[in-house]
Amino acid sequence: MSIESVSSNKCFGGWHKRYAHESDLLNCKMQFAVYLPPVVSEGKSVPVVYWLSGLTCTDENFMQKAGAQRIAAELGVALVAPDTSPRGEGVADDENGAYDLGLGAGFYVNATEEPWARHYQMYDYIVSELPSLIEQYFPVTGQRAISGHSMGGHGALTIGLKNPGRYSSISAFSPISNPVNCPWGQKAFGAYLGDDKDAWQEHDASVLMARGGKIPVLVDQGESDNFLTDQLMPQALQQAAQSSGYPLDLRMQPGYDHSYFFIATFIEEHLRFHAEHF
Ligand SMILES: N[C@@H](CCC(=O)N[C@@H](CSC=O)C(=O)NCC(=O)O)C(=O)O
Repeated sequence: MSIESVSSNKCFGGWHKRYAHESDLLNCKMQFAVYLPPVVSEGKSVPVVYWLSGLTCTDENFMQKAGAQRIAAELGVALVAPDTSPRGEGVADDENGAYDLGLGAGFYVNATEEPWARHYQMYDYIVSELPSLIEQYFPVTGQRAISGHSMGGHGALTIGLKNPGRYSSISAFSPISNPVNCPWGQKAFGAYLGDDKDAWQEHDASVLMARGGKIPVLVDQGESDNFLTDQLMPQALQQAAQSSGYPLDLRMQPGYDHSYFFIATFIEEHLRFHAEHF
């Protein structure tokens, strides 16, 4: 596997870089962004926080809007932001161009249904292909944490909970907490995974958390989020944690909405949380 440099910008003494590569799993060309803190220039290897973005995003939203680089530079942590779906000509999209299915809406699952299955293998891309590339080409220690927002919060929670040996901590902003019971999740899982509801359960953070576990999880949720009641359902995650005794720290944040202004407010606390657990 090879990677091709797209851009490079110095930032807080470190480097924000974008790369393109041919993905064997997704059968298309992908882009990702990486922030390398200043200590990398001194020859040190660093742990990685993987960030999964939400609906409509690319690798750029988080890197441009969250303001995470300053604290990552201080902590000596790399940030990696992948795209949210396969891309390019020939990659299936929603026939009406909807924002919540197809391009920009891969939901971090491996599609089994047509016309999605050939390209929409985002679960395996995040769990295996992308970390393999990162660990081949960048000075990283192999320590990993995972975080994300909304659809990406769902991805961070489900991927982290399903792979306890791969991540030392998990965090999420405004995650889709119970996708089997909300319109975004039902639409995407129905399309990508078909009618087999048992398969859906394996990608639902509340179902997985009810089974127990011990990787530390931090979730922030804005109380003024437009999607709170109909789509995000953090109460399901809280109930699941209570039933299994899971160490979930769910913080309801008064006045905050679903935007990157909310993420920018609390990203420092999330990165410090991950740094404590590496
Ligand atoms: N009007 C919005 C609708 C989609 C949206 O809110 N996207 C969020 C994630 S929602 C759940 O996954 C987002 O992160 N948008 C990008 C951004 O930079 O804010 C829209 O069209 O963006």
